[in-house]
Amino acid sequence: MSLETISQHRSFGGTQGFYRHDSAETGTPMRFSVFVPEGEGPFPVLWFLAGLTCTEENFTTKAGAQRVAAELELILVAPDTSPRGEGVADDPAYDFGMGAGFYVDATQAPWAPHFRMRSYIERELPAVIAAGFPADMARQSITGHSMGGHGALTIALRNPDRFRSVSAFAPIASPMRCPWGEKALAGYLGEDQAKWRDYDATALIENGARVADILVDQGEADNFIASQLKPELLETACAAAGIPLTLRRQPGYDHSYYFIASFVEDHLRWHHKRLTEAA
Ligand SMILES: N[C@@H](CCC(=O)N[C@@H](CSC=O)C(=O)NCC(=O)O)C(=O)O
Repeated sequence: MSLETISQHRSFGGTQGFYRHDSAETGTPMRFSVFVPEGEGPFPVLWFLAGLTCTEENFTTKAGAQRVAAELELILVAPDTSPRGEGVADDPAYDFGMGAGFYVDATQAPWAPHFRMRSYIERELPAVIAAGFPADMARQSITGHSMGGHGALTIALRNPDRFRSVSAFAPIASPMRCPWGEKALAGYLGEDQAKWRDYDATALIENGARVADILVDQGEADNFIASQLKPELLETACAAAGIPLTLRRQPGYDHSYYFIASFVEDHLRWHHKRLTEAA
């Protein structure tokens, strides 16, 4: 497994790097970013999964998370949101195809050969991080935004032993019940909705998946809140399951990285507390 360094930048005493490797899961080169704090490590790892249209760069360059990650001695990992390149299927719409992998393993043509973002995030990239960075893989947490906030929820719910904590910024609560998700799940997985439930956070909770607690920030001025995100569906599922959900509705904030940058420190501190408590 060879890891290519695209660029490295000193940041708050640590190193912000951009990397590329050949992914066996997606069959394409994949890029990701890693912030490593100053020092020897090993450091706990916080994963950030980005939303529609994003690459590994959006969170890395816009969220301003490096200062607090340096202080708390956290590694930050931000993967790309889909396979890309010649020969990879795509769609002209922004919410499907490249930049919109939805963190699923596609089963349908023409997506199935490359769109394997679930296995990439759950299995392949963690091994790359463990081999190439001073990461304490026994201490991992996950967060994300919108499509990626939902990805973080589903991956944490399916892997409760891997992640100490999960949070999200303006996540899609239930892709089975919103236009972005209906389109993506039908396209990647086919029309049988029973197969969608493994990729729907509220359905996973209804089916018995559990995490210790969840932090969600949601802007009240977010254009997507009523049509796509529907935080009330997550609220209802968590209440019924007895999962403590801290859902903070933030007045005046929209769906952008200005919103994420405003609350990212809270999320890093929330995860750090859980990553440093005795297991
Ligand atoms: N272009 C689209 C909106 C795309 C958008 O808002 N993408 C968000 C994530 S949305 C959910 O997954 C994003 O993070 N964009 C990148 C950024 O840096 O802001 C439209 O026209 O509606």
